[in-house]
Amino acid sequence: MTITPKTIFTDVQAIRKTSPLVHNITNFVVMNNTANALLALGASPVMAHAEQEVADMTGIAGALVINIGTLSDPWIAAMFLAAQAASDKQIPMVLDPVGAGATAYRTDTAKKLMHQFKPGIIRGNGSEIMALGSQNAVTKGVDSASAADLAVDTAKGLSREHGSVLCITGETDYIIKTNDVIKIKSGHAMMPRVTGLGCTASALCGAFAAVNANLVQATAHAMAVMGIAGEIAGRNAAGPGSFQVQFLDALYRLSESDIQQHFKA
Ligand SMILES: Nc1ncnc2c1ncn2[C@@H]1O[C@H](COP(=O)(O)OP(=O)(O)OP(=O)(O)O)[C@@H](O)[C@H]1O
Ligand SMILES: Cc1ncsc1CCO
Ligand SMILES: [Mg+2]
Repeated sequence: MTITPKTIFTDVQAIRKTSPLVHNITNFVVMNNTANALLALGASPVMAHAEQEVADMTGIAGALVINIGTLSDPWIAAMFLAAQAASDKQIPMVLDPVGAGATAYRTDTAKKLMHQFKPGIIRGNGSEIMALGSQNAVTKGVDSASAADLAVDTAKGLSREHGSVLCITGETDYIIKTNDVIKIKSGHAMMPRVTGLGCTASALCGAFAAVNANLVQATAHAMAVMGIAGEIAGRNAAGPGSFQVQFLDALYRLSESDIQQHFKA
């Protein structure tokens, strides 16, 4: 699979043109950041988690993003209902197993969603992805305790077992389908100092999956755009506060020449 500035920008233009609805069941911490990132990119976000409406909402969406960041039993029930609707209607689903490996509740919930629904895309940091495999990885709350490269073999196994595209983020991002690995090296060291940029990465996977049925390419494009917007934001940011604002502006303004300048595979 070849990822080029041209393939990346083609999907960005498709998102800007069609503004796909992305249904997010996500956490309290990042709802606002991820909705703003999707809007800045050109997609149309909705956050909805009531059991009474999630199946209907997923049914009209271009993609479903399930993020277990602040889970509780009623939310988990809603996640299963939405995932079933996505599965029935062949709507692409992204799973973000936030904090898997930190508590059994998170690890078990993420594993059940993965085993039952085989999400098109699963994105997490190194220790979250390791926790989805057989390793007893430990996650430091929601922050990774392991480098992304340590999770590559686990991700290959999970992809072979479930058919999902696995995405491990960190300084280098790895996009994995069975035994094939794409690396994306664009990014900025300030990114892990802003809460929820991993959640934003997963939400952007939803937007790209809504316009590109090739989920390997969609995931790689989403990670490239994250990294490129991060590099542009990092140029002028004084710290994590202004970085967040600059990141949204960079997503909104992203041009083909920005991509050519900053894309590092
Ligand atoms: N050291 C780094 N240098 C460059 N980019 C990074 C670095 N660490 C993370 N990133 C980028 O930050 C984004 C979020 O990835 P990260 O692995 O931090 O997610 P996460 O741990 O799930 O975050 P969160 O839980 O806060 O949502 C990705 O786009 C990734 O490429
Ligand atoms: C900090 C935090 N805690 C639960 S979810 C979340 C957002 C980053 O994953
Ligand atoms: Mg995360």
